[in-house]
Amino acid sequence: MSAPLRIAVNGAAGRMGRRVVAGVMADEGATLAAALDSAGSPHLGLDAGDLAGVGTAGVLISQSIGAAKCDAVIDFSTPDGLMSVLSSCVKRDLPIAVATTGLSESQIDAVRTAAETIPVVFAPSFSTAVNVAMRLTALAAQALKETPGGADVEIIERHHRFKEDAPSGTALRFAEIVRDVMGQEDFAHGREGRPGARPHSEIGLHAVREGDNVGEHSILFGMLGETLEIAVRGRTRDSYANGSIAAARWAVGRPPGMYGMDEVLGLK
Ligand SMILES: NC(=O)C1=CN([C@@H]2O[C@H](COP(=O)(O)OP(=O)(O)OC[C@H]3O[C@@H](n4cnc5c(N)ncnc54)[C@H](OP(=O)(O)O)[C@@H]3O)[C@@H](O)[C@H]2O)C=CC1
Ligand SMILES: O=C(O)C1=N[C@H](C(=O)O)C[C@H](O)C1
Repeated sequence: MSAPLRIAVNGAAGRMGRRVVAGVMADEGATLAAALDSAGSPHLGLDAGDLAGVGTAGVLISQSIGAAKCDAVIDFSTPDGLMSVLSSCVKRDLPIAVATTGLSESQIDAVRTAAETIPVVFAPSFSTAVNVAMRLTALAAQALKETPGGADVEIIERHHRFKEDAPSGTALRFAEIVRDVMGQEDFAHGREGRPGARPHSEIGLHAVREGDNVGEHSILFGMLGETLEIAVRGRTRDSYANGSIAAARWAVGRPPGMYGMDEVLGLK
């Protein structure tokens, strides 16, 4: 039997980080190597497993990865948190699964640069269902590209009230997938006033924030007479957490590069 995979979690005190800590502790083939959070976190010094509600891990929440013995990093933090752990990964030659969304163009460039020297799995959603829905969306876009009368694409995402970025990284990825096939020029973020008749040349994006919703996405292809809707609904955060652990495991030993969840899941 091979040695357990030593995983460091960045953003370990957050909503997702706690579920990743729980997932690693429940995984017989993995062990928690480090649990990192922000310099100002009130959780620094607490046991990561106790904080996640799954029993003592023997790993305290700390500010940096330091010299912790580690095989891979999983990041569910903030754009700044990602930038900081990314440079540690490059220095230490560690693969990373990047989950954080809401990155600026320059931060995405920094991820691409890191991927020149380490394996990076970069996915706005580590959920299996979402990644399968992405393939279905590409198929639908191709099939409806030339449909008589045209197809209007609208993307609706629903998330919890605490989410800081909008639209979700996943909704943006769905929009890019459609645009790359159908060629729309604009993304319309919500509508108000009197925007006039809807042109086919835009994709509508709508961000709903409500309660504790862990994430839902609907992609509508509206035609004259019928609508195709592809919908995917998360029920717990564990779908994302478990996907990120699978991605970290998959990344270990790969050559440097920018990989996606479709490669991890064998969808590509
Ligand atoms: N790709 C995917 O499958 C998914 C991606 N996400 C994304 O993951 C990210 C985190 O989501 P969520 O867990 O809900 O958010 P939370 O706000 O609950 O957690 C983020 C954590 O990161 C910490 N943090 C802030 N700054 C740093 C830093 N410099 N270094 C290390 N840690 C830091 C925060 O600490 P503090 O509170 O002290 O600031 C907090 O504990 C979001 O971008 C979200 O969109 C979420 C779910 C699925
Ligand atoms: O913040 C969240 O919760 C989520 N964020 C990701 C995104 O922005 O796409 C993925 C998931 O939908 C949950």
